[in-house]
Amino acid sequence: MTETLSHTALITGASRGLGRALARELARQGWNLLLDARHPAPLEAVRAELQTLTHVQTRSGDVGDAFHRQELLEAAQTLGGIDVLINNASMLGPSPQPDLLSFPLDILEQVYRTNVIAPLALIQTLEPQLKSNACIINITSDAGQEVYAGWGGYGSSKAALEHLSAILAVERSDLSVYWVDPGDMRTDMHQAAFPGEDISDRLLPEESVPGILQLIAQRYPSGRYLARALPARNQ
Ligand SMILES: NC(=O)C1=CN([C@@H]2O[C@H](COP(=O)(O)OP(=O)(O)OC[C@H]3O[C@@H](n4cnc5c(N)ncnc54)[C@H](OP(=O)(O)O)[C@@H]3O)[C@@H](O)[C@H]2O)C=CC1
Ligand SMILES: N[C@@H](C=O)C(=O)O
Repeated sequence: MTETLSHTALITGASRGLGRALARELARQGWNLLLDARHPAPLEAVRAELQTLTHVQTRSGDVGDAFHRQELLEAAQTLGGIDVLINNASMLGPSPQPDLLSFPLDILEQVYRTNVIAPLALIQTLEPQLKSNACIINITSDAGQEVYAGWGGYGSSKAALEHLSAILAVERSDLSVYWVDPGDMRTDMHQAAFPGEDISDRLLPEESVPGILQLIAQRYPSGRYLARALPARNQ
């Protein structure tokens, strides 16, 4: 059965951190949600929390897995299509992060599969279910632009995601394509990036949400944005 719902967002990696913060605010605003993450229990906890606010579907799986992406497509069909796709799920790689010359190449392939190939693959898979003037938001990082020693794996993957996003934006002017640096956030991934360090001075992911939702609401020109600096464009 196909339910006809007005506004639907698919957020990858929505069981914690920025993805969950975005899901919470979109749910509060009445958006219908399709959420994923690999581990079912924390994802189910998010669904249980938000189902009192809106319609929430979850699919647990790895964005790098083609079968899982097909499951997301089928769920999107039952929801009547997707208005906003937020490619948020990401892989840091080893913690601490190794220098490039000692970076295990099998793990580098996983990082690229998760951070570069999977977001594009999900856009390709979902294309038949993207509504007209749909919005694609690829979550990138300062590490995709700045050159930090020790960030060669994850950072170069985010640079690739940024360039891919920019080309998609010119190839598909009918879509709103945003690549967004959310800023440093106090999350599990950030703690893994700085193992053993006190990260309590970093802002919570909730601080990056209003800017991202402003992009969705205002439909600024496609481009790179800093979530916490919106409406300024960063390119
Ligand atoms: N935290 C920071 O300071 C910064 C983060 N970013 C970016 O922001 C985004 C969110 O990061 P953050 O909230 O910190 O990350 P977290 O590690 O807190 O959360 C990651 C989420 O993604 C899910 N996830 C991870 N891998 C996969 C996968 N292969 N398939 C599906 N789901 C997956 C996790 O659940 P599960 O483990 O169950 O799969 C979890 O729900 C990322 O794109 C990150 O690169 C950018 C700049 C700074
Ligand atoms: N900016 C980095 C800090 O943790 C990241 O992208 O994760």
